[in-house]
Amino acid sequence: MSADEAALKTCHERINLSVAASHQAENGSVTTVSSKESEEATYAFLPPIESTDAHLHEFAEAMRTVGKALRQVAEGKAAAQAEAAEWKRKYEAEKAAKAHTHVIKGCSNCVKDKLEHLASKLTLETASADETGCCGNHGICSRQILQDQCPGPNRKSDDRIVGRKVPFRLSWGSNGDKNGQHKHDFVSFEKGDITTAERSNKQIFLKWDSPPQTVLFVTKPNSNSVHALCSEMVRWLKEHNNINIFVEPRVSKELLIEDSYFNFIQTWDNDQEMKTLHTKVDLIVTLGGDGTVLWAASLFKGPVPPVVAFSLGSLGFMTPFPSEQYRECLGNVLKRPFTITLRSRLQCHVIRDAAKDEVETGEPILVLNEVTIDRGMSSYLTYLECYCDSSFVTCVQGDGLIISTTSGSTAYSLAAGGSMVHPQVPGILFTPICPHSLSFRPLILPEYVTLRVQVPFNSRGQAWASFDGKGRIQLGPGDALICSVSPWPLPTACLVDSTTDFLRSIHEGLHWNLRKSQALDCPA
Ligand SMILES: NC(=O)c1ccc[n+]([C@@H]2O[C@H](COP(=O)([O-])OP(=O)(O)OC[C@H]3O[C@@H](n4cnc5c(N)ncnc54)[C@H](O)[C@@H]3O)[C@@H](O)[C@H]2O)c1
Ligand SMILES: Nc1ncnc2c1ncn2[C@@H]1O[C@H](COP(=O)(O)OP(=O)(O)OP(=O)(O)O)[C@@H](O)[C@H]1O
Repeated sequence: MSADEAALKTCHERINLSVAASHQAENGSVTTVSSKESEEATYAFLPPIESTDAHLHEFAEAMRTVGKALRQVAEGKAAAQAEAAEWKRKYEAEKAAKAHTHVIKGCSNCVKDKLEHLASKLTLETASADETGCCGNHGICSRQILQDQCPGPNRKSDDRIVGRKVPFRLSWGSNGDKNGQHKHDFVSFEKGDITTAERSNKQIFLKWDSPPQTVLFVTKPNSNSVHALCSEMVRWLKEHNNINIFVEPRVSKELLIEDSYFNFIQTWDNDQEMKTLHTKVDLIVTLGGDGTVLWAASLFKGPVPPVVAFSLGSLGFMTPFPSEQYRECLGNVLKRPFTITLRSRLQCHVIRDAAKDEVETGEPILVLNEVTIDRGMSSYLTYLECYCDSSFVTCVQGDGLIISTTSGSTAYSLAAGGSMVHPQVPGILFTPICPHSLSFRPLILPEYVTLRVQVPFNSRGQAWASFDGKGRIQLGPGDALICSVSPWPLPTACLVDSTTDFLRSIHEGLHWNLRKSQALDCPA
């Protein structure tokens, strides 16, 4: 072996070491320093080549280029990870600051109750009421929500209108599984067994502790049939069940113009009053299509009372109740336990580049279907950098991105090629819109992650975010959108149960997998 060949062999070995170092860096354990060092080492081990052989020179040059490229990749990756970690830190700080403000503003009992309410959602088990009328440690009790309405000098005068909403209990149903298997702990340290029996095959039942007293109507505007049905249902609920009725300010005006009989109905005058509505309303009735359910959900920035959605639209994925049978349906829901689907919502924050160093104080925007980031009027591809917690996910180059709940999986995300997901599956859908790449398949991520979508500074165009198809917001270079699952789901009453209703919707609404059956006769 000549001297030059030996030098090149050493150089090759160093390059291999450099590759290994940069792979480590990619795994997050090594910073850019190591790759820089390895690149410098690569140069150090590339002795000046005296041979005049042009191939050897070429090879040495190629090795130097490889070393340099590896360094750039590792540096870029580490910078992105550091930036993502910084965003996450800021987001957590913002959340903590908000929680702190809440503690100062609210009464401490309320905050504690809210935390207990959240914790209780994690330990769902069929439980009977204890002596005090609470559901005990194993149910999901509505009392924690009731105590949002804490006493104090600043309570709204509108508390006079109706009493407190009635308590209810939520419990797991187990589809007739009576063998007690569902009582297993999720992880048993004593026996070392890991079981998922606790989590599967469950329906959630809602049982009123006493009959509901207050119903809020949310109705599709500009529809004579919806208006007529609303006034008929309000009369029926008042006369047969002595129910207090809330309607939106617009509907209140319409009903009062129609007949002074409706003097008893209540409404709200401003956002502040709207914010306390969840403490007074036992049940929400929606009259319209899916858009009306989305609208009803958007009225509540925190807890939402259970929704009974009557179908008066064309598709009605989330509206299982037939409006012609409203007496029977409402009668059942008011008097008997019923199954509900807890539809998760996403809370979204827009963080402007200009406000990067400040703690964001704006209210989150809650969506039931999805948040979409698209190219708006721009004719350029969107260019979006996406992170999941502190990990880089991908860059979206195309028409945009849909971050969807599982309820929204049958809406825009489906049209963009995303999978249909049962609304009780805990996940977040990550669906590109017309990606300019052959391999960008949609993803489903676990519900506990925080997603960040950032418009990079070198993006050619602006991006636009919209929330359940409404409220478009422009995102400029450096701006980011942060999304995570909200602790406040939308509970919707089921006509049969969560799965039956979902399958009925995809069969009847979308004609899913409809195909003529093959004839029996066939070639031998
Ligand atoms: N290409 C598309 O499919 C497309 C484009 C824009 C918006 N959308 C959807 O429209 C929603 C807004 O609905 P809208 O009623 O206010 O607007 P809209 O009146 O334009 O109706 C959109 C259609 O989507 C259906 N829809 C809404 N939510 C659904 C769900 N969860 N599952 C199945 N179908 C659903 C509605 O029934 C309606 O037929 C957005 O959240 C978005 O998901 C879809
Ligand atoms: N109470 C409300 N106030 C204001 N806007 C509403 C209200 N309810 C519904 N909308 C809006 O009206 C539009 C149509 O409503 P919806 O989707 O319920 O009816 P639809 O279009 O007839 O039903 P489908 O979508 O099933 O065909 C939606 O964009 C929705 O946001």
